[in-house]
Amino acid sequence: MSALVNSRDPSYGQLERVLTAQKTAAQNAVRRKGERPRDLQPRSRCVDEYTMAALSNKMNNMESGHMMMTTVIGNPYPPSVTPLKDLEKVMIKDLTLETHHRGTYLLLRFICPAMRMSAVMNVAEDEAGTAIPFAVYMQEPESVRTAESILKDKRVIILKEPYFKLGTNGQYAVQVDHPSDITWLSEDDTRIPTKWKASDANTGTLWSAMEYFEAIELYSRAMRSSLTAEEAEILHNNRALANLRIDAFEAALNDISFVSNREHRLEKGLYREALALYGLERYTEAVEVLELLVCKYPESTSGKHELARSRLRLAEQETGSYDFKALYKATKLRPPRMDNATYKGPIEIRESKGRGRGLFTTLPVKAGDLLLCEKAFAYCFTTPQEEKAKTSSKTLSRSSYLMDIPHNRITVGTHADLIPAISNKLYRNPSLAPTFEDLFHDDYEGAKCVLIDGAPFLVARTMLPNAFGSPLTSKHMIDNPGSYNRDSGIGLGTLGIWTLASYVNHSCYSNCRRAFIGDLQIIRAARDMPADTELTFSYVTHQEPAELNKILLKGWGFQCDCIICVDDRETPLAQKIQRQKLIRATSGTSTKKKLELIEQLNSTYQRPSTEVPRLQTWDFHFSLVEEFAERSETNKEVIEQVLACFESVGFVIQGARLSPITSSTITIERWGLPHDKATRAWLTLRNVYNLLGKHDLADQAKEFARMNWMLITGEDMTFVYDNPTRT
Ligand SMILES: C[S@@+](CC[C@H](N)C(=O)[O-])C[C@H]1O[C@@H](n2cnc3c(N)ncnc32)[C@H](O)[C@@H]1O
Repeated sequence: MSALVNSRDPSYGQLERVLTAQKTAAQNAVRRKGERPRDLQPRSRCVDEYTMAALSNKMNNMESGHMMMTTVIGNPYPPSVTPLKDLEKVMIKDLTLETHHRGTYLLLRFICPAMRMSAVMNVAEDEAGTAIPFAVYMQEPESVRTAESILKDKRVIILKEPYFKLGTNGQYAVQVDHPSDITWLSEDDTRIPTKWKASDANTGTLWSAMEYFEAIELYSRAMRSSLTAEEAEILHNNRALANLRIDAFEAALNDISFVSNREHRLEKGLYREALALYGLERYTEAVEVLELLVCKYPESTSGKHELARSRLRLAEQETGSYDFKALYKATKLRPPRMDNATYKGPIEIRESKGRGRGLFTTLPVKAGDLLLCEKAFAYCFTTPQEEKAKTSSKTLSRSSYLMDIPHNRITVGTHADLIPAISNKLYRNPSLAPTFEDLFHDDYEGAKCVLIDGAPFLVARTMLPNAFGSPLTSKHMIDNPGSYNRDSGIGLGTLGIWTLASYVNHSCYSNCRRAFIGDLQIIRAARDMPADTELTFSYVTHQEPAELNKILLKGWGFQCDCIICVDDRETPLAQKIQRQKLIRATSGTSTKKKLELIEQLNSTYQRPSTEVPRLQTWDFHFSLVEEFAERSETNKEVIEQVLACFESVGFVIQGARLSPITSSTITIERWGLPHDKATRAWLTLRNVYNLLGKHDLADQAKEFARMNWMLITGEDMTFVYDNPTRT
């Protein structure tokens, strides 16, 4: 799942210093809590300092070509839920430090060009002309909405129950962690003092400039004038389109329902209603609306196109059949968000003893069966290394780190973008809130507040244990191993939330496997399983059990109790040291010596590998497979070593050996751990059988190879079996 930063990360030292500075600042701030500062800067000085900071931010980014985004989460607090009419206006000079000013509000106007750091920033003034730095978190990335369009110069807002903060650099600022605490005043709002009224509002160009947020505001303003029913319908349909463009699907549906009877809606209304339903993944309803549209307006080509698209989604949802060729093609999109539906196979959420809830099979399943193909609920993509290298040097690269002060941990990835992405999605589509809110959130009770307003802190708390890191595609990771490096975090910056996959609990001895194609997560059974089996996969890629458990404890608050971890805890330290020594000794030695070393290595394990898989020994057996395969007279040894690979990870395979009696069927009596290199191992076996004329066995080995490829990439369309040079 998402990656914690470890001491091998090249930025670790710098990040630790930032985390320490943040912690010290938080402690200093606590000491001054409740104090009303007497040294607020004069307006002009405040503006000058902000302008200098904005310039230096820009210069730093330009010089290094790299932007390091750090998002800090402190102790969560709930958003303001008091109606504005019950709040009393205060001025900036009345604010006290580190205080949530419950029961009050500020009327503010921005007075500089906005800038984006971890937050969107500006300087705000009140009616008395007192100015203060202002920061709002949880906003869309710059590519979706510019800082300037959020905290636009001269824009007026009401900030409910403001939070006045002492920053890391000792500067005072008003900080907004819940965007819903802000009431954005449109230019004709009567609450704007006359002296702040803008005189040069230009409304004509906004729509063509695709400023959807402002277009929505303009349409809303126009709706307040007296209109005929026909004009009002047109305005509502137009605002629905602007809402669709910012993914506010529920607001779009509200606009469309201005004409309450669907039968009476205009073509545009029906079309936009269907798009909104599609955006909410309500494909059955989208199909219903589009069937009505094409019946009422048979000449509508876009209606017919959308109907076909929605029917495809419905089929995916119901049958789990996907066009993988089209999926790979779509991964060229940036971000690679797939236009596909989620398929939920024979699985359901149930209680899992000692682990909260988990995902269970409802029917017997076979190895390779598709259990879930889930579209991301939220997804933030990081460009793969080799693509970054190709882009112009003028483009800023970006690393995002999340500093979790209460838990004293740093996480790498696109959290800085994922938190606002989730927050905004929920804010704009509240009906989706329960899906996210129900996810695991530990002892953190505040998650319920998500329902009120998509509160970001609460989102961050729920997001952290549930976010998955993902490659562009799992196949891309196999084909470009250099682009993904767990130690440096390279290539692992893409993060997403998959709300069903999130219910899968961890086990090192996993029974299913996840793969990714863009923002689709594909989970397949890694063994035959009866109904009512709990699905598990590993949250962390291969590590020594002790190291892995440290990560699990820090990131997810539990220790794994699978047989691999239990066995490791029971193994005496001296034996583990001996094991490591032997593992190191095996590289670069002769075949004969390797065989001896492997025998010694195996004697350091207390339980048989069929009971406790030995991931560390796979590679040594596999290196022998390759050495023997080069000498074609050693077919028997190749078969033995391939089988030793599988046995080392827990498989019990019958009928694969050629003596004493040659069988015609390979049976997997017990499934072990899925392994990335297992495809190649099965194909090596297939080649040997073919050389020996055992074509029945060869076909079966090829079939197991296909199955493994499907597990690790999610599909078998790209399975290549003629020249098994790859995994
Ligand atoms: C992503 S959630 C998994 C779903 C979660 N069990 C639920 O009830 O929603 C991760 C959390 O599940 C629990 N968990 C997962 N695997 C576990 C395991 N093997 N043993 C104990 N707890 C586990 C931990 O509390 C962990 O922080």
